[in-house]
Amino acid sequence: MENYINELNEAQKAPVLHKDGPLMVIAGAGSGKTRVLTYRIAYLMSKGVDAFNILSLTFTNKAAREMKKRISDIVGSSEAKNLMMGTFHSVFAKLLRFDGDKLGYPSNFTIYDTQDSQRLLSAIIKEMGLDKDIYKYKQVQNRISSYKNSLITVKAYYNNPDLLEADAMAKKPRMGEIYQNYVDRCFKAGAMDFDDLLLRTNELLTRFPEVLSKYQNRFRYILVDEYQDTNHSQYLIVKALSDKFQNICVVGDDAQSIYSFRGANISNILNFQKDYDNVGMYRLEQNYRSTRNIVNAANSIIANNKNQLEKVVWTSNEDGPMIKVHQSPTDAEEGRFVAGSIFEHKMQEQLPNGNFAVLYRTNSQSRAIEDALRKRDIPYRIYGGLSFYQRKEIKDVLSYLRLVINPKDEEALKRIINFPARGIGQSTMDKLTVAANHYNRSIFEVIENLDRIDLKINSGTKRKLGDFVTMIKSFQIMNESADAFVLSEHVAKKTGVLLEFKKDGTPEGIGKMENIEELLNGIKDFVEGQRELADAKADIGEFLEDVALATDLDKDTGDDDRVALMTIHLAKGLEFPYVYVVGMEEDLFPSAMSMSTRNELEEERRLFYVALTRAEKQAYLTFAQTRYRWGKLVDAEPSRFIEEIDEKYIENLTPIKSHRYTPLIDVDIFGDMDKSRLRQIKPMKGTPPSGNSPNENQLRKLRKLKPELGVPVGNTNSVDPNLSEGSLVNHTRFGRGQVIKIEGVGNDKKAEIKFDKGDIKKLLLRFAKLEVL
Ligand SMILES: Nc1ncnc2c1ncn2[C@@H]1O[C@H](COP(=O)(O)OP(=O)(O)OP(=O)(O)O)[C@@H](O)[C@H]1O
Ligand SMILES: [Mg+2]
Repeated sequence: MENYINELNEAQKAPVLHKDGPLMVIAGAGSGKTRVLTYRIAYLMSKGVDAFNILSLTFTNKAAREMKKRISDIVGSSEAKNLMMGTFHSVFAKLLRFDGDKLGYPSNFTIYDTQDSQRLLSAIIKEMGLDKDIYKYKQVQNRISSYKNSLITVKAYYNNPDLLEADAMAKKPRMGEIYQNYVDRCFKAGAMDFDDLLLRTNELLTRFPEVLSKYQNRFRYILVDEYQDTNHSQYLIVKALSDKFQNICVVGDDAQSIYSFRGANISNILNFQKDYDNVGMYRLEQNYRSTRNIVNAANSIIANNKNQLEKVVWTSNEDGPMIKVHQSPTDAEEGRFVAGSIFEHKMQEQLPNGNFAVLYRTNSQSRAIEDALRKRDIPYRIYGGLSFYQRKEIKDVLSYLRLVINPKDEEALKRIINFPARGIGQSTMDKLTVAANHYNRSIFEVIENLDRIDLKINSGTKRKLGDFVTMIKSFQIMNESADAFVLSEHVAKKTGVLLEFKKDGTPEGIGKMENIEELLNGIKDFVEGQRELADAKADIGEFLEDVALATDLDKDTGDDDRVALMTIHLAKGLEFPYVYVVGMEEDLFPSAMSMSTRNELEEERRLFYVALTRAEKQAYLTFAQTRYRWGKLVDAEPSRFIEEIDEKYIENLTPIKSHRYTPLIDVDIFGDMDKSRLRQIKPMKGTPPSGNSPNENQLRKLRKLKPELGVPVGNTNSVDPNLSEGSLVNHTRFGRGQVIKIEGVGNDKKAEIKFDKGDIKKLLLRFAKLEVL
């Protein structure tokens, strides 16, 4: 078992074997920080530390699962099972289920996701009669979120003249009231939003010393990954919990701090040595993830930032190919280039889709990439954006289930009380809401007591409301004995939600029905998973918690092989052999919204550093000369970040001679092609956009005239027509060979060739550089 220690280099061993007490590992990307954390946990356990006494906080639940799996391999799964590992939110949600009652929350509290919070705020703004163009609910939500993450309660808000003045200046003098109403309504609904999970944990630990002491004694060893991105609220929790034993191990990289817009505070890293005594400080310098060209290019970028800790990152990996830069006339062409390039790599090197990731600055960029991948039949998965669980039909079913668990859940109730339609209109809902606010009760409770209040609701509607309550109660009774799957299936049918979409009959409706089936499948999996762990009934409440806190990466079961599409923010900590960073354009990346101060620009640069360092073997940077943004075609300039990379590590793929026809010819990216057609150019700032390359309209015309030109393919190979089974050929890289088989047509025509050197390879003819002998 001790062997696993030898899977570490000397610099990594030191923090893994560090004795008790605080320690911090600050190191660049890919140097093994996460590995150190994982192995340290295994090491602690092998030295007799009880898994129950270890708490590990990660950036995604997926990362936690992977770490747990590795630890299981080392120390055995029965022990590893008892480790508390997960994101801050998921770990502290569990803790609040136990002790939240001290703050007045039911143990079955609902977790409001961002959408729920925004809907509630929007309702409050409306009820208060405020101008929704001034009090924009998304902005209001952001502000409240940042207050909470800085531990500014409503009371603290009113005591802070700066905040009051800032909101008054921003013509939002009633922010405080909105904040108060929002907090009250969440509380009354037995709900916590994401920020509450941290804020209330802090409150619990400060107000109840016995609770603090309980968890201090339980979590004797605390380990935090991606420490550079913890916010103030998270920082305080970690500080409080580790205060007694001081066995705190944090790992991070200031150069990868990319969440300051959500309150992440890099000073948490910088102050660590002040916060604890006798801090063990460790540095890792060797990168194991990426080729030398990638590591060096990344170093050359981050060197442009002024505010950073001194750090060395080197690798003994091979040089690898250059960072490839590609320019397209339009975003659609950029998508086609990326899809084409992935296709070629897959064909030539027989790689699975999971080896590829396309990273972008904003979610909306995914569309062009998706279109192109679909045309090539390359399966992909988008992470982020509107998640599965936020789709309307899924949220409808989940809302019924949420009500079963917590009938006070106002957002759930409002969603489905009249879906499917049962004649309970908006005016009835308005009356119920007013009454609920007046009596300080939930809407559900008001409905339960309709007979006792005079609400001017006619008897027909009263009966319908009564039926609704009876239905939910019948589900609650069923929930006492049935497992989560049986209950959910019953709910989906009995409420009429499934039927509603079935009746609809449109492809859209059918799609929604299928999504609900998919949800039920998911619940079934969950039930079976729970059964393997314990005999206990798989509880729907637990499933709902998983769903509410699932980061998008968590749904990735790894079962199916797909290209990953995600924002750079989400890609933190991950690695892929091939990475395409798309939309490398000024105003997009760096984002136009983040260029007004040096700090903002430096954060964008760190984001770029994160993007590039996800790549193991090969990185592509692509940009378009024109792009559709907000429905308009705009000209774009190459990102300054491309220029910042040391030229030595860059190869420009944009062929100069055929500039005019760039969109029609994909450049060979395997170097088989005649190099004289390429010129190493560094993209110039201010290159006149699409100067002599065709715009979308011209392209469309061209395609009409000559349809085969419009297909985004590589160079049509001139030898192709002469090739037949038995032909003798010469390949620039593989040498002489004989064609044994030809299959496919058009762009997909492939030849199986037995080369004299002994290999048999299947090559895509339009890319293969073959000479017929
Ligand atoms: N000593 C080692 N020997 C072999 N492979 C290693 C070693 N250390 C780390 N690796 C591998 O290098 C890769 C990067 O490691 P890891 O993800 O732990 O780095 P990191 O510092 O956490 O990166 P990031 O900053 O991106 O989060 C992983 O694939 C890991 O398994
Ligand atoms: Mg890591």
